[in-house]
Amino acid sequence: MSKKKVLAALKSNTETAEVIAAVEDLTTEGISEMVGIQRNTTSQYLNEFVKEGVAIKIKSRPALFYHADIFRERFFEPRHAVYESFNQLLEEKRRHDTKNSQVFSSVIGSQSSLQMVIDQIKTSVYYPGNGLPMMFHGETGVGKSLLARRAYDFCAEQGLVEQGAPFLELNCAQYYHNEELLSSILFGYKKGAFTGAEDNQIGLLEAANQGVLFLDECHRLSPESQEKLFTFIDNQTFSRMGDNNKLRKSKVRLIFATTEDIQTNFLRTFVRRIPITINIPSLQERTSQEISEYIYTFLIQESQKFNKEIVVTSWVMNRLMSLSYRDNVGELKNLIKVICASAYGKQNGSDQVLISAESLEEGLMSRFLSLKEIDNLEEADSIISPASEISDYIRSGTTETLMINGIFKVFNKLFQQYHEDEITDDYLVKQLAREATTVVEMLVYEESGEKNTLKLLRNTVKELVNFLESSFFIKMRGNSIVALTSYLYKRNSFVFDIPKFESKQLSEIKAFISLHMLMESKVLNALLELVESKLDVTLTDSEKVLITFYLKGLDLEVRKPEVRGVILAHGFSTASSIADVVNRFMDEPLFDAFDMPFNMSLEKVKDYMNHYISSNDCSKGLVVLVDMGSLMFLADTLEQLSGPLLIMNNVTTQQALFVGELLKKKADLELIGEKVSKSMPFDYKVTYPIKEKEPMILTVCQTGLGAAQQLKVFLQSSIPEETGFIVEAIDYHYLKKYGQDNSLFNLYEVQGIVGTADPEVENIPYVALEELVSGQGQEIINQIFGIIQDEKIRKVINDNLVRNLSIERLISAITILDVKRVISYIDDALDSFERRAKITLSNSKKSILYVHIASLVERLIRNQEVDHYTGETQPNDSRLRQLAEALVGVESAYNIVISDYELTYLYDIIFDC
Ligand SMILES: Nc1ncnc2c1ncn2[C@@H]1O[C@H](COP(=O)(O)OP(=O)(O)OP(=O)(O)O)[C@@H](O)[C@H]1O
Repeated sequence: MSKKKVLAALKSNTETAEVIAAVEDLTTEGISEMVGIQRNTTSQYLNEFVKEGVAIKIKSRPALFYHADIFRERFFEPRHAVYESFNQLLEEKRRHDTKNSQVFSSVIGSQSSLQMVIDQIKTSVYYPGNGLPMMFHGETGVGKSLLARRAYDFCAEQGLVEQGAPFLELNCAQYYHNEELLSSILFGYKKGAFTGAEDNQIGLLEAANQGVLFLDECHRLSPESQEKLFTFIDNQTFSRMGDNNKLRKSKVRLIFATTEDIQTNFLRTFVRRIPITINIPSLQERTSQEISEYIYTFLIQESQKFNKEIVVTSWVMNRLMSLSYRDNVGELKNLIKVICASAYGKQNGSDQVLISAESLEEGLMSRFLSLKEIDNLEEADSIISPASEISDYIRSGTTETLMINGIFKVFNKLFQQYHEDEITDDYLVKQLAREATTVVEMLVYEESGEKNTLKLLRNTVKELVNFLESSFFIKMRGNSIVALTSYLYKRNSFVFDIPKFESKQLSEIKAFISLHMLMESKVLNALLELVESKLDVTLTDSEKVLITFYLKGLDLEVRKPEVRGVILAHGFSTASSIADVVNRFMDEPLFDAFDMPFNMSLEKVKDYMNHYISSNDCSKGLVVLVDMGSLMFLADTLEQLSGPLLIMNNVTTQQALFVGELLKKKADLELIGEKVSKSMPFDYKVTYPIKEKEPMILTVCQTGLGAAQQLKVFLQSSIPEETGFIVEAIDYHYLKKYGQDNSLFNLYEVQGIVGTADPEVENIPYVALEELVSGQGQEIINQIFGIIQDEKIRKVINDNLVRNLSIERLISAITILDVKRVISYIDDALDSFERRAKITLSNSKKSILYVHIASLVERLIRNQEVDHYTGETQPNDSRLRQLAEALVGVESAYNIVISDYELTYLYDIIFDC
């Protein structure tokens, strides 16, 4: 009882402590007095709490105690349970606070387009040991040098290098024509190493010891210098020129920068040593908000220089915003300097510097005039004074940002309640799904004016969603497409800042999702994969959480193949309202609705229904209730029908309720028609599919739908149209789980599955993609295209496949990897294996291995490891070891670990087990 009192006091005192400070309330004395329990007993309890992890202790004099959870919540995550001094705790706090460091805040774009860049920098410098060498890649003037300097400042601020540690910079291009000089500057030299080397001289590598060395334009490094540098990266040793026998050591963090293509301008061995390439976007890729931030920042700097107000007319400002800057930020900055300097020179005596069309130099004027049509961004002149701040010009904290921040807070709160068992998982899912739906849909309504890019984006998303609906057998509400599009558009235009979950919490939420919302997360991953490949949008993990809950709110629901109902009626929402009433009343989603505009043509209605049938499983039957007799024509025109169809006209709510009731009872369609028309005056018609099922090949890919879709394109272009074969891509995991239990198998005669992994569908032959390029093609073609009688056509298919499926094309179809790069690593690995195992692999075997290893690398990068082995062989140990050794290069190049399962799998391929 008294222990509880001490705990309660500790908790409330930690809650009320204003800041982390040595206050009486947190000492044994203070707490003992507060709860009226002897000092000794209080001290004993407090120390027990520390052992149990409930409290943290600071061994100051007197000792202080905090309630651990409250401390964590209010201040930061403490790394220890006991601190030797108050200073130790404060030091940790300082480090924590500076994690959200100010160093990058002056870098424009740090909260938007450079956010990822800055995250990457932080990740590299924090890497245990001495950080990871990083390579900035980007056009001239994008800010590489600035970021290198900031990376150093960050290291110093975070205590990763000492205050005052060296930051040295070398522009390798300056010494391009004098390799020897460059090398001597970098590594130093020994007296007499070359003519003119009169003394021993240390190089930059030594001079930068304990600090940072930034090598700009590093593509100008000679191959020898690159070799010396990669030895240095490997073991921190190097030797001065002319002093090769003496190895020297230095501890330097290396930052490289280049404007050139990394794969083609460096030794491969060198590039491998630099695991982090940081791509810095060009000015053209930044948002207009960011560009205006640059402009105003540079104008403020100029105004401070002259100590005068600068007035920029809207005509000039709009053009500054719209010009294209080949040399990026650097050019923009210079241009502003030049414009200001020239205006200042002309108007020296006045209080203000006016920048207008008249004040521009002639050369500039023609550049400005070349922009004839531009959107009017600014309407009024801008006045910039030395005391101006960027926030005077740039809005921040948009409504969208506030909304998004709000929902992240709700997530945090509800998950905390969940962990404390205050709410159930069901309640959590429901609440968060509702919140996520509200926020994502609110973003739509915030949209003003329809932009073309948005329209385009929406069409693409719509296409992707249609594709997903038929691949996963789900249904997404129409407005979800609008909402998702708007979200993707706005997040990519940096309309709102996207908060992030803290990493521990993120992994907890992800674990929760994989347990409770697997379906939604699968659909989202598939959608994103397609979105990424088509639209170049990449969501953060935290956003994925938000959108997964949004999808949950949509109630995607996998529909079992039951008889389905559709209501077709003219009017803004007639069909939807009837369907809504019936579905609610029957407590089951029996009817889908299609609200048709009054002027909709019969042809369009037919298209809609055909699409509906192809994306929903209607094999058990379909009931269509229409509002006009003329629509009864549908009965004879729906092409893809796979089950019986009942059409009734003059739909009313009452009729739909009656039909719904019978559907619920699983009544036969003929019976439904008969019964309903007996008691109500409606026409009805039942038809049955007459079409023969067309043959189909399915494509699958373990790494995702995008790859399967690519494969589909390849196959489709290899199969002559007259064969009537249809190729369809389908989600691998879905197929593996549901097998033949989906509508494609009802609608088509599936002849075979081609892909990168066998989904094991009973009675359907599977062909591994690698086999198609292995030279044993004809045999396989005969197997899956057996129904084609004409041998010549089968041969054409084989020839087409051989022509279309080159290894490069295959790899680029099934992976995101850089094809040339992955092939060269695989080349090395196979060579090395042949040498070690003293065997020669046949060409066909090699082609199988190229494709297999490439998709293996991709799977591992995406963390989709195969974790069980179903083969029966016991591989020869030494060969397996040789194989593992041969693959080390691939592992280190892609930072992956190839498991024993995967190795055994490869072994089976090599030795035909
Ligand atoms: N994000 C930014 N915020 C503020 N200033 C920037 C930013 N990016 C670049 N600048 C400024 O633009 C100018 C050019 O940047 P910087 O020299 O870093 O580019 P760079 O990529 O190293 O160019 P180069 O390839 O020519 O060496 C510098 O004056 C820099 O301070």
